[in-house]
Amino acid sequence: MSSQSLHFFTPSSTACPNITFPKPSLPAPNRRLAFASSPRTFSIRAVSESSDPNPAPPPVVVADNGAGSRVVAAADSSSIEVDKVTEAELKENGFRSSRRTKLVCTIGPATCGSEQLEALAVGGMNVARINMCHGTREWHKRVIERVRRLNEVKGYAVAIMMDTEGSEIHMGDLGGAPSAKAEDGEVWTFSVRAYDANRPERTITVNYDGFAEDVKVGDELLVDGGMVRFEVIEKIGPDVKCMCTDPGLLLPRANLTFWRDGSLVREQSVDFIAVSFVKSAEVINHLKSYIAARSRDNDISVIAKIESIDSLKNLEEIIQASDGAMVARGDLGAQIPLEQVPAAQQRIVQVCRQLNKPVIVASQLLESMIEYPTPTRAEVADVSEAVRQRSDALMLSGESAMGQFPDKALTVLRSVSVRIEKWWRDGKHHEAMELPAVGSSFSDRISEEICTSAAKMANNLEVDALFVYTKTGHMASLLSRCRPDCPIFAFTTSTSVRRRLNLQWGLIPFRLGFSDDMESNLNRTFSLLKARGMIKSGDLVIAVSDMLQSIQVMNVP
Ligand SMILES: Nc1ncnc2c1ncn2[C@@H]1O[C@H](COP(=O)(O)OP(=O)(O)O)[C@@H](O)[C@H]1O
Ligand SMILES: C=C(OP(=O)(O)O)C(=O)O
Ligand SMILES: [K+]
Ligand SMILES: [Mg+2]
Repeated sequence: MSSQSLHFFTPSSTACPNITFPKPSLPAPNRRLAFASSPRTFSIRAVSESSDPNPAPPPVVVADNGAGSRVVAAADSSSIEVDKVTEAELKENGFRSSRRTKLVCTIGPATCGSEQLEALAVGGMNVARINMCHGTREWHKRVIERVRRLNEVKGYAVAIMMDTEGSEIHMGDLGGAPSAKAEDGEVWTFSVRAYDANRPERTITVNYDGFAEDVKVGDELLVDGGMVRFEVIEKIGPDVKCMCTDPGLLLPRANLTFWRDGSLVREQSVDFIAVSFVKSAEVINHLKSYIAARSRDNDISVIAKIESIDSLKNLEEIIQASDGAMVARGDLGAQIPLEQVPAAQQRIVQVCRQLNKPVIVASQLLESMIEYPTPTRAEVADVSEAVRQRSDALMLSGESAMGQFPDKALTVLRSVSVRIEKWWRDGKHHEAMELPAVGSSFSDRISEEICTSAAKMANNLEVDALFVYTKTGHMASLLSRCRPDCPIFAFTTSTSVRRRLNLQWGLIPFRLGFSDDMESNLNRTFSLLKARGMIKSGDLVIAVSDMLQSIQVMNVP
């Protein structure tokens, strides 16, 4: 294989918590710069052998869920999984013109059937969003099952996002008290009744009339994303008796969500949870620890919806705590003057990029297409602006949920994205944005530097694709953050990581069993992708990996 590589051999971050490497005092024989040059190979190595406590283990593959490096088997050389639609798009248009901006579609009555879902998948939907404000729990479950089935049977990789009720269901004002303490094992009544002055003790009013009908005994009730938790134990007319299972402080008008059998979390049936009306990082932190306790592989990403004045005030800390954010312009535009929404959008997109979190621009992108088959010029300009800002994803709401032209709306997002992305590349509008360091450990910092350098090299050398081998997806997101000119093929061992990478700009996620031996990974990937007609001999590729911190430049043999 013709290959040029730059390797960084470093101690693990735990062995080296402070920035102490490379040690200037290391004796000369331990640091080696090796240049091995032949007509088609060239490699640079900076090796510190004695300080490497983790010599490369023999090649192994981790389990499908990717958590905890469980060794299962030698590499299955026959399998590589990629979304069928992306594969077709790549073959048809070539690497360069493949779409980088991801598309989220809200599913509703117009698109909940299997055929309609498939049409959206074929049209480029990367993530299906279900808004829990609408439809019943049964309906949500059916839609999730249909999407999962389509993925399995037809080879799509559509991720699922549950968007929680936020504005809709919240507690009342606690009769004027600034807060109330709920203790473990206490039984509280959640009621839709309106009380005057004599509200019984341990009674919480709920603003949503359908509350008592919708909840079921056994459901779990989360206050403000899990600050306090209750279990529903009995329903008596408009009153719902709940036992506190996780004590804490109840605040007036706190947001309420309920989980049936913890199913959304435990069955791992969703990839993203979008949290409405996030006020502070605390809500996100609580939900994340709730997920960590429930979900086997901790594999649900939490997206903060920025749609209130509070969320703008605490923007940096909220985004830092979250796995991504949504510019929820619908409610945001009702909370701040409309003319301030564009500046807020720009700021949110920028902060997300700096903190390396994916960002979705949402609401009214193509509102007129709910009724008409073509968008207004102003809508096209709005979509273009979101793509020009280099947001990760665009979202359809009513256009796909209940509009008359969901597929046409998706086509507009797709074609505008591709057009503006090309304009950006052709015009060499190179990044003006400073990308500060995001990691705290030295190992993280090396990963960031590798990705920044690899992306820059990819632009300068005009390579065809960046390859990244990543178990957690982190290295892939660091590359995506650089917004390189070429697409990024992200290979991961986990199907859930693969689905979640669907939300990030420029990533083409593949599921592939791989080892810690990059040479064999690359050879295997080349032969599998060549066999599928996705790459060809002579294509120029830059590969990075999070197992072996290295950059390799090579032509596909
Ligand atoms: N599951 C659903 N069932 C029925 N209608 C839906 C559903 N999801 C979305 N819709 C319709 O699409 C519109 C736009 O969706 P969305 O923006 O998610 O909600 P909202 O308007 O409440 O903010 C909703 O107002 C509603 O009319
Ligand atoms: C996406 C939004 O949230 P929802 O549709 O849940 O109101 C919004 O407000 O723009
Ligand atoms: K919602
Ligand atoms: Mg909203």
